[in-house]
Amino acid sequence: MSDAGRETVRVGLGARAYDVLIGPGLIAEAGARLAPLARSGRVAVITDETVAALHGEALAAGLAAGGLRAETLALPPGEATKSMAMLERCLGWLLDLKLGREELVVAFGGGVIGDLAGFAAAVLKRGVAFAQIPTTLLAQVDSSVGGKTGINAPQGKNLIGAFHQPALVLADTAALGTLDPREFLAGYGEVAKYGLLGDADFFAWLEAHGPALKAGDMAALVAAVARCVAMKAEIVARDEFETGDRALLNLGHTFAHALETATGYSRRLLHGEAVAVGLGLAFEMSARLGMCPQEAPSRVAAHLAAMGTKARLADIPGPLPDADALLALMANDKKARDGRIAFVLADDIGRTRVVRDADPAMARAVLAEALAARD
Ligand SMILES: NC(=O)c1ccc[n+]([C@@H]2O[C@H](COP(=O)([O-])OP(=O)(O)OC[C@H]3O[C@@H](n4cnc5c(N)ncnc54)[C@H](O)[C@@H]3O)[C@@H](O)[C@H]2O)c1
Ligand SMILES: O=C(O)C(=O)C[C@@H](O)[C@H](O)[C@H](O)COP(=O)(O)O
Ligand SMILES: [Zn+2]
Repeated sequence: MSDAGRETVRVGLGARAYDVLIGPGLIAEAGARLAPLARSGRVAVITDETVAALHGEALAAGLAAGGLRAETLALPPGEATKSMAMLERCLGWLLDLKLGREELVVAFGGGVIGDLAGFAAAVLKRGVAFAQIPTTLLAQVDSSVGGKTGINAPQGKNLIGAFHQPALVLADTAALGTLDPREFLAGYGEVAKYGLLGDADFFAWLEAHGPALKAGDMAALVAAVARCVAMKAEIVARDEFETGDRALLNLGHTFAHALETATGYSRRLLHGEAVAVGLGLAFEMSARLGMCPQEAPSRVAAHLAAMGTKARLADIPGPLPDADALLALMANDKKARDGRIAFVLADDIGRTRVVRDADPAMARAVLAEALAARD
């Protein structure tokens, strides 16, 4: 196994520390990499039908090459799969397999599969180990790392879940080659988030190298995934359970989750697209509050538009609730305390903080204006 052209990021969580391996060709090595974690020689792979069709054979061969036998459950693709019904299906399947605590669940797919399979692993027999093999840009830069697992509820996004860290993450960047361009650009919303939340130089790098990423330049992809994962690992290591700084990873998400709930967790708006829209709204709100210069939201909007991702309320097809109804959905956010919404706001590009006393009327005004611009 050669690690040339690859990066490894360690998530430093003491007894639960783990590596995130990033680079092309890791699916072919999955068996050798996972064997030390799967003592029985058997792994339970949870995936979706699209990923299974495109990459299932490669994973089966990779696992077999390392002496591992795979049982596989392929679920329907899409956000609707992060549901109670699908959780029940996963748990029933794992129980029927008689999966023991010394065995391993493998989440093979995007963030939907990672969040769902990770949650199933968290609650099965009060917790079995799991590994992430993320296959979308979004999952490689963000959702496969950090241990947030869960499902959506009609009341709000990710409202049912658990913290459960993976034992290993294998981010095979070559798998991104089959990604639909819309899904790639949605994942880019989370990539941009990392520059905006804490690394202005990385955001400037993205402005220069975004087109290369979009064109599939492997060295640029490995560099971008590694930078995002390193930032996330550093934040998670100091605040695993989001009592403080981890909330910075939620930049754009207070708006994004309300919009995802309002659009019914459907393909009208993908999570990463909602994040891109939310980034614009959070920066606009910050500028209106006098926290950051007006050039900052303009620069964010210009870059996301240049990349071609959905980044404005006007880009979301179909009807949306009014600003008051969106604000009511935002109040369900897990960061809220005593009924007050917590906002992640920006002092500038690359400098953000959690603000607990921002006037929600400003969020309402920003939303109302953006909604009016759709007409
Ligand atoms: N746990 C976390 O920290 C965290 C972080 C960010 C996002 N999330 C969650 O992640 C989810 C979104 O993840 P996502 O954007 O990966 O969506 P997804 O899992 O729905 O994947 C997007 C689509 O891409 C397809 N796909 C996956 N890999 C592919 C490949 N290599 N080639 C072709 N098609 C492929 C899937 O079948 C699916 O249709 C949301 O539910 C979001 O809340 C969680
Ligand atoms: O890992 C985190 O912490 C994040 O906030 C990453 C987000 O990109 C991700 O969408 C996460 O699932 C949101 O968490 P939530 O607690 O707001 O549901
Ligand atoms: Zn997110």
